[in-house]
Amino acid sequence: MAAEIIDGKAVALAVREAVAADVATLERPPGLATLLVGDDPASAIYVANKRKQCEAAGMRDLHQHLPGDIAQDELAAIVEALNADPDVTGILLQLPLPDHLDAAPLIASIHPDKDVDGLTEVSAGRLVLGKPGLRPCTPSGVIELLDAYGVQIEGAEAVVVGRSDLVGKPQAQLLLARNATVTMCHSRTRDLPSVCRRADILVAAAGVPRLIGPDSVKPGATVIDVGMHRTDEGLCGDVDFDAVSEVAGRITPVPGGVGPMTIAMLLRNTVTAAQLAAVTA
Ligand SMILES: Nc1nc(=O)c2c([nH]1)NC[C@@H]1CN(c3ccc(C(=O)N[C@@H](CCC(=O)O)C(=O)O)cc3)C=[N+]21
Repeated sequence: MAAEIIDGKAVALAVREAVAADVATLERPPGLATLLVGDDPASAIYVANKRKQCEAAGMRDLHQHLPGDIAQDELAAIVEALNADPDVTGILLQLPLPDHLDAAPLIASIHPDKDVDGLTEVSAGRLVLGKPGLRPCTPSGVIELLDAYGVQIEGAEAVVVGRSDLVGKPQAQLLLARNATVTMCHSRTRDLPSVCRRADILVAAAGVPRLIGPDSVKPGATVIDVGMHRTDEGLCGDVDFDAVSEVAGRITPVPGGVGPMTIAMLLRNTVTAAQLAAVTA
């Protein structure tokens, strides 16, 4: 029997509607500062979508498009100014940056309560320690999808393939916080398919096109595909969708799965950042 398709577009729309309703209750609409450096075409499209959805949710769009040859210290000064500006609720530095820039110290300099990407050291520490804070958008979008489809996380065997700071590591922590039994796999994992076959919830975030085939999936499992690759035949993920659909119980498509959730959770985080700011004010 073919798997149920998890509709990320529909869940993302519902999240954005809930965010808009929350924004309407706030005294002042949150402001989201998106920083786009240079002219990478994919980044330009993502940032345009973020800005459009930010405004649609009733928030203030505080975008800055910066020249591709901006110096590291100039960009650092812009982040510092946004940190200090009470009109700025959230700061998003779109990645990747041009090669001459070092992203790590710039991300580290974002005020933790404005870190709507959830990528700073403080945000990572708050997640690990179970303290309130801003969680990375893509892995929290995955949790939202699981909840939207009634997938039981508590007690489930969850396998995360990929250990990036952006997705794999925070994904494992978020699943652990919900009382899943979490296994992390990576490029050195011995016999990846046999570990993946343990999973009730399999999150593929390795960045390898169609890495996960039907031999890696337990019948009935929920398969979440975080990968996104542009190939000659169009977009594909880390999961061989057609073949895995015949085995899985539920599966996310690419596009239309996790991708739309990433932006929706950015907006959700911006409201959370407004609430964090209100607590510390
Ligand atoms: N600071 C920072 N934060 C990010 O969150 C961040 C980033 N930098 N750099 C790039 C990646 C990538 N990313 C995506 C967002 C939305 C879709 C998305 O909406 N995808 C749609 C459309 C896909 C398409 O047609 O291109 C889908 O999967 O259905 C995908 C990918 C956010 N990123």
